[in-house]
Amino acid sequence: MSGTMCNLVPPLVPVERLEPMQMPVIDFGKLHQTSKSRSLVIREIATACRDVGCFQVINHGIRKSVMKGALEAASEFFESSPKSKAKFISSDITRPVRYDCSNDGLSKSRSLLKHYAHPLDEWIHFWPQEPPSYREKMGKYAVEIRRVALDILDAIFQSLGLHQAYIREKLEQGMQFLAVNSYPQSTKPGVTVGLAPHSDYGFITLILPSCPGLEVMEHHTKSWKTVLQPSDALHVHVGDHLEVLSNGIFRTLVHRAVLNGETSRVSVASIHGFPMDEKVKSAGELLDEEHPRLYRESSFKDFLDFLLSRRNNNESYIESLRISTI
Ligand SMILES: O=C(O)CCC(=O)C(=O)O
Ligand SMILES: [Fe+2]
Repeated sequence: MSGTMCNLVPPLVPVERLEPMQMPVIDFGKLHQTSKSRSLVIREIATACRDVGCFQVINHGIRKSVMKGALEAASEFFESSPKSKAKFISSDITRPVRYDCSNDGLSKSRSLLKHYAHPLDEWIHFWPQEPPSYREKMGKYAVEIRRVALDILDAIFQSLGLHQAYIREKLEQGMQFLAVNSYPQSTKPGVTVGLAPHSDYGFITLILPSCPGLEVMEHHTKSWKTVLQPSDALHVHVGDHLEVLSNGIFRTLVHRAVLNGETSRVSVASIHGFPMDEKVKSAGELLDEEHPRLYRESSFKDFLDFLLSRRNNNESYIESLRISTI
């Protein structure tokens, strides 16, 4: 009897053996071929954003040497002397360039170098100079990843039938951050979370990792899946402000990073949004009597204020923006 009972208990799946996410792969080269292939790619991107919340992009045109350069610059920064990193140390989240190796809140076992990246001329002088190639390598990557991000956003907004010129203009002036992350090699058996579950504030985030470690929460099962990413592909996911702008057609993707048992890991996340004070609101074109506004408007500045005022409250930013419809 007890044996039968035991068989009814679902087997515990070790966390490190999570299933991989079934990831849509977008061939970006086709976005600029014919208008027919462009329409198909736009539809694929929209379906991925709606159903999965993330996808991978191949043939994006960023040279391998530029991607490799960004990862090298990241690793070498974290390996540089404590003295050269010390001048960037700050837990003040409003600083445009900061290095934070405190492990609390979101960061469980991660060091973070975060810096603004657009307009590059305005910010690059504040970036690290150690390693000496940091600015050149990361700067090249920042410019190229932004071009891909803006093309993806154009496609997403086109799929929603939104007024392109206004959005394009706001994006041209918009924020770009690079979150350069470093995770140690895991020394414990089982899974150690490096970066706790969260969603990103912007429209989209593009991630370049040195090895696996990113996990995403699947929308329909609410279960964690691993992200398997070929080295020349970019991972893209939906952020909070795209959920707001699309009035919930696309939903922000909860994700986390876990430590790797074989090696330390670095990743470069590029986050894209409107300018600091520009409010993002659900697009008027998507609203009618049957589709009322579901989110309050907010800017990046509001997001920072939210984080600063959030002490001891687990509510996420997107939850704080949702308008109750009952
Ligand atoms: O390291 C990763 O793959 C995820 C990084 C991330 O989620 C972030 O920087 O917001
Ligand atoms: Fe993130």
